[in-house]
Amino acid sequence: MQKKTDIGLIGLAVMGENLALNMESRGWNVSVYNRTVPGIEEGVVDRFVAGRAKGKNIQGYTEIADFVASIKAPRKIMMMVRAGSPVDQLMEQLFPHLSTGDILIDGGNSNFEDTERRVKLAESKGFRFVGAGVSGGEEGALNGAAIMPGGTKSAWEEVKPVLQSIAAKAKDGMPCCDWVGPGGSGHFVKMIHNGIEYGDMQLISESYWVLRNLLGLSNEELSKVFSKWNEGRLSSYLIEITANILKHKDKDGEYLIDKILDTAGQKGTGKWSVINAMELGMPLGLIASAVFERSLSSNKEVRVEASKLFHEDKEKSLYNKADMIEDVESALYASKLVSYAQGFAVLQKASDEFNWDLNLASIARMWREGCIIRSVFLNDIAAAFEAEDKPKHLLFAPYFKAEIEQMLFGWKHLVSHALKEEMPIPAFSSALNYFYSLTSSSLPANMIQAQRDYFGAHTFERVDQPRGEFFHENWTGHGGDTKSGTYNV
Ligand SMILES: NC(=O)C1=CN([C@@H]2O[C@H](COP(=O)(O)OP(=O)(O)OC[C@H]3O[C@@H](n4cnc5c(N)ncnc54)[C@H](OP(=O)(O)O)[C@@H]3O)[C@@H](O)[C@H]2O)C=CC1
Ligand SMILES: O=C(CO)[C@H](O)[C@H](O)COP(=O)(O)O
Repeated sequence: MQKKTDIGLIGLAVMGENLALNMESRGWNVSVYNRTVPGIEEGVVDRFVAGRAKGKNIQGYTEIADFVASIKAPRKIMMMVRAGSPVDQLMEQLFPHLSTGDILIDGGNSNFEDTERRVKLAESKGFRFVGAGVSGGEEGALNGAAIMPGGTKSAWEEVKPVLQSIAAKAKDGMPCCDWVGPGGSGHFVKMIHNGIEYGDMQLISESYWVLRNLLGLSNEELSKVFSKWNEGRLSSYLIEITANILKHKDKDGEYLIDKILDTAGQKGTGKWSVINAMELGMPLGLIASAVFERSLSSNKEVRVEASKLFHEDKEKSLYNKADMIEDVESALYASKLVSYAQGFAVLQKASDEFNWDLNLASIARMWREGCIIRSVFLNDIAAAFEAEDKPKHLLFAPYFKAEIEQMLFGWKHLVSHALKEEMPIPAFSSALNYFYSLTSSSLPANMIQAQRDYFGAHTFERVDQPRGEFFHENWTGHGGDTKSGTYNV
């Protein structure tokens, strides 16, 4: 009879395998399970147990009943499988073998609404459910990830020792894992993390493209620029790997980046971020432009055709190298700031709407290490949200206000030069437009209101009357007095 293990892990793909090894390396005994699909998916558990897990305190199972029985009660079982219906299927398979109080942890990139539903379902059966967003890719899973758990609160004290032990540690020693809130809040926070990841990646790509095409920098020179940026205020994992990618050579000695097809994939979390921001009535324009740009990039055939129809060969202006590099750095930093401000504002709105009581400073702290968007800049964000006078908007925090003021000149310059040269910079320009709109006490929305009222009697508020009073004008002289209902969705 084998000793009961501390935790079970289901799903031995890239994330699951590495998380199991990470748990074991922190002193936990782990049971692992992967499904067997005859003729398609066989021998996954055996290969892992005889390979990377050999000699370690990891027990492999191919029968779900044996797997569940091998874990100490109340059981902690982490699922690291493809998001969507596989999680529901697995839960149905697990339920008959669980005991009251057992805890299921979903570490995949599940949609937060699915998690809300699963928390209720598991609780209705006497079990507990934690939706824990995990970020850090393969390396983070093995050496320390950022983990964002939410769901059944009573499960936290029991899963905390394991989850915090496998989480990355910030420079001040804090684990990048803390309780987020009830229901699907952990997966909502992970979703916004991924949306921000999309935004950061798009901004970095635009920086690379502008420097490559307007200044003609070589891959080696570009790599040096990114390495230098990584020593300053932009220091982050994504900037660091960009510097490495740019100098990476293929087997034939050529730069690999030049051989990668320019069509970006996406697995859904960026799109969900935008859909949910829209549902909450919140602007998330930078991430939306990053999602749409991935979609446009994937339509390569149309782009190739359009490029032949519309682009003429023309002379490019000459730019001062040092100045333009500095402008791109300003645009990148300021736009990134806008993206985080938008993302955190969506988190705050979701927190209010769903009664999650999210702690924005704690979320920023959790993202400082382990995850894909880790950066030094998250310390400044945490500090801004922790200030006694908590800012209404991240850009109102005195530190960031001063930063934006310093960056604005270069940011504007870069956007205008790049657009003049017909360089696509959707994220840089979206951020700048957002900044201009945000900082405009007057916008042309009066015209939109007038048009809505003109054609559909949708009513408007007036500058010379108290807020909340709605008026309708008989614009044509032959319209009626009947108004459309005044509501916003
Ligand atoms: N890769 C990454 O960098 C990150 C991934 N994630 C998330 O972690 C989860 C795992 O990701 P990853 O390791 O990349 O692998 P995948 O997303 O490719 O998921 C593969 C795993 O899911 C299992 N699976 C698929 N369908 C079913 C099913 N119907 N029933 C049971 N198991 C099933 C697979 O089993 P089988 O081997 O039998 O096919 C395999 O173990 C996903 O939700 C992903 O979004 C989170 C952070 C980072
Ligand atoms: O969760 C992650 C990191 O935090 C994944 O790497 C992310 O899902 C990748 O997303 P996409 O495939 O949509 O670019």
